Amino acid sequence: MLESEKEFALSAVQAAAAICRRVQSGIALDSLDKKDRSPVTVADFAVQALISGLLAEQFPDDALVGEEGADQLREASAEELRNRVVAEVQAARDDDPTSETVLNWIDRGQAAGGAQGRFWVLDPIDGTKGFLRKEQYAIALALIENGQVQLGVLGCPNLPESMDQPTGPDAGYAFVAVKGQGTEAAKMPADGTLGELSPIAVSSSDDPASARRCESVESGHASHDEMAQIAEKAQMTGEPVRLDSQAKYATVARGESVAYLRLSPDASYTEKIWDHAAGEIVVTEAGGVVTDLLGKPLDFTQGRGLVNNRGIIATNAALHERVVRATAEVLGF
Ligand SMILES: Nc1ncnc2c1ncn2[C@@H]1O[C@H](COP(=O)(O)OS(=O)(=O)O)[C@@H](OP(=O)(O)O)[C@H]1O
Ligand SMILES: [Mg+2]
Ligand SMILES: [Mg+2]
Ligand SMILES: [Mg+2]
Repeated sequence: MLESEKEFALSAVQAAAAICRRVQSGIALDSLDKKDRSPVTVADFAVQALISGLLAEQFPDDALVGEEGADQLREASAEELRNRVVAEVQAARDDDPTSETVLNWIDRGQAAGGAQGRFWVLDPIDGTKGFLRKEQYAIALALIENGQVQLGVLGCPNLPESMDQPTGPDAGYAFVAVKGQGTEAAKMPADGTLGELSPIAVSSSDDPASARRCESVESGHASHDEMAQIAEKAQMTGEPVRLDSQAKYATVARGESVAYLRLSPDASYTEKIWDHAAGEIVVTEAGGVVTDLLGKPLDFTQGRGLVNNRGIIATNAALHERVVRATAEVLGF
C-alpha cells in the first residue's frame, strides 16, 4: 500500500535536499551575511514550490498544507528574492516554469487541512535557524488521510550517522515510514545518491539514567528549564542533546535518543501540523510513542494547527509512561 506515494515522497525530498544544499553552500558563516536570512527564505520558497509542483503533476487531486505562502514574493519590492526562488526551481526541474507558475505552486500549499479527505503536509525547511548555522534542519513531508498520518518522510541533509559525529560531506539521511509497515532509513549524501533503505527501531532501554534525550536548540521554541525539571523527575539525568528541527524525531526513531521533549515557553503558541506529522509517524512506526503533554495522541484533524496542545512527548515505548507521569507532576496536571 502507498507504494507510489512512498516512492514519490522520497524522490521529492531528495530533489529538495539538493536545492537546500546548493543554497546553504552559499552562506558565509563568518561574515556580515550571518544576519542575512535570505538564503533560508530562498530555499524555503523554492522547496515548497518544487514539491508542490511535483505533487500537482503526480497527485493532482491531493491538497497540500504547507508552511509557506507566496504573498510576500508577489510584492513588487520582492523582485530579486522572487527571481532567486524561480531560478532555483528551474534549476531543479527539466523545464522552465514561469514566475507565475512557481508562485501558484507555493500558494497551493495554503489548504486548510482538517478531519476529512486526503492531503499532504509539508515543512519545506524545518529548523530554519539550524539551516542558517549549517547545523541540523529537515525537509518534512507527510500524507494524512481522514485525520491519520499514513506516510512520512524526513530528509535530514546534515545528519551524521551518529549525533556524536560532526556533520560533514558524508552526512545526510532520509527516513520513511508507512502506516503499518515500519520505518526505514537510507543514507542521502551530498553526491545525490540514495542508499538502500533498511529498517530502524527505537531503543529498547527502560533505564532512564543511561538514556539520552534531545530537545530544541532555541529557547524561544522550547522551555529548557521546565523540560529539565521533567527530565529530572523522570530520573533522566543525562545532559540533553540539542539539535534543530524534526531531526530530533529521527534520533528517537533510530534509537540514539530515547526521548524528545517539547514544551513551548509561550502558552498561547499553537504547534503546526507540518512541524510534527512526518516526525510522528517516523517515531511510531519505529516502535515509539508520540503524544501531547497529557499522554494523548496528537490530533491532526483540526486544521493547520495542533489545537489545545502545549507540547510533545516522543519517546521509546519503555519510557513513555514515566515521562508523561513526570510531566503531570511538574506542570501540576
Ligand atoms: N514559540 C514557539 N514555540 C514552539 N515552536 C515554535 C515557536 N515559534 C516557532 N516555532 C516552531 O519551531 C520550529 C523549529 O523547531 P525546533 O525548535 O525543533 O528547532 S530549533 O531548535 O528552533 O531550530 C519552527 O519551524 P521552522 O519555522 O520550520 O523552522 C517553528 O514552526
Ligand atoms: Mg518547522
Ligand atoms: Mg519551516
Ligand atoms: Mg517557519
